[in-house]
Amino acid sequence: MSRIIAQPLTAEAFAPFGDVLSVDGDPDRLINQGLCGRYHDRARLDFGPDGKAGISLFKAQLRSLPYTLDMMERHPEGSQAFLPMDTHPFLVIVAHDDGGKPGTPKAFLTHTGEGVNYHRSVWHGVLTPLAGNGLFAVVDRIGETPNLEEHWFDTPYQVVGQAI
Ligand SMILES: NC(=O)N[C@@H](O)C(=O)O
Ligand code: NI
Repeated sequence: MSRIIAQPLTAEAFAPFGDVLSVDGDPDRLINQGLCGRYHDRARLDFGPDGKAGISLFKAQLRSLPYTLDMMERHPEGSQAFLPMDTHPFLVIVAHDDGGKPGTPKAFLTHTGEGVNYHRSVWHGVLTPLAGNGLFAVVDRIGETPNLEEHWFDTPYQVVGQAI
């Protein structure tokens, strides 16, 4: 199995694939009499002409590293954001498109309290919590179509947390 080493998530490294939701740095504005920092409009949401925005809750089973990546998926009609409802990091796996299938996957570990927003049609692994309660708010497209394309690898990848 080919091995992928998960790297700490950064907005720069993730930019080709989506947005990182983080309270790193100063807020864009202070609100509520200065008692709350607003990190304003930090994700490019996209639900297409026929969809609408939805908020769902996902309760996912915890996984562990090393993690066997045998499938990636994408949503051709909209973006998908995962916002953890606890403070534990989770595993984020993305890939560029390579002729209609995922290229070599890249794996990231989020920092405490970070979320991600996958842009439309970006290949990603399914929600993969590694600790905590596995509870996430998910903002994505609600519509009549499946909006889901899956690719199963002939040979799975092994995602590890560090060089071993
Ligand atoms: N299919 C679904 O709702 N979840 C996946 O899209 C996922 O990214 O976890
Ligand atoms: Ni998805």
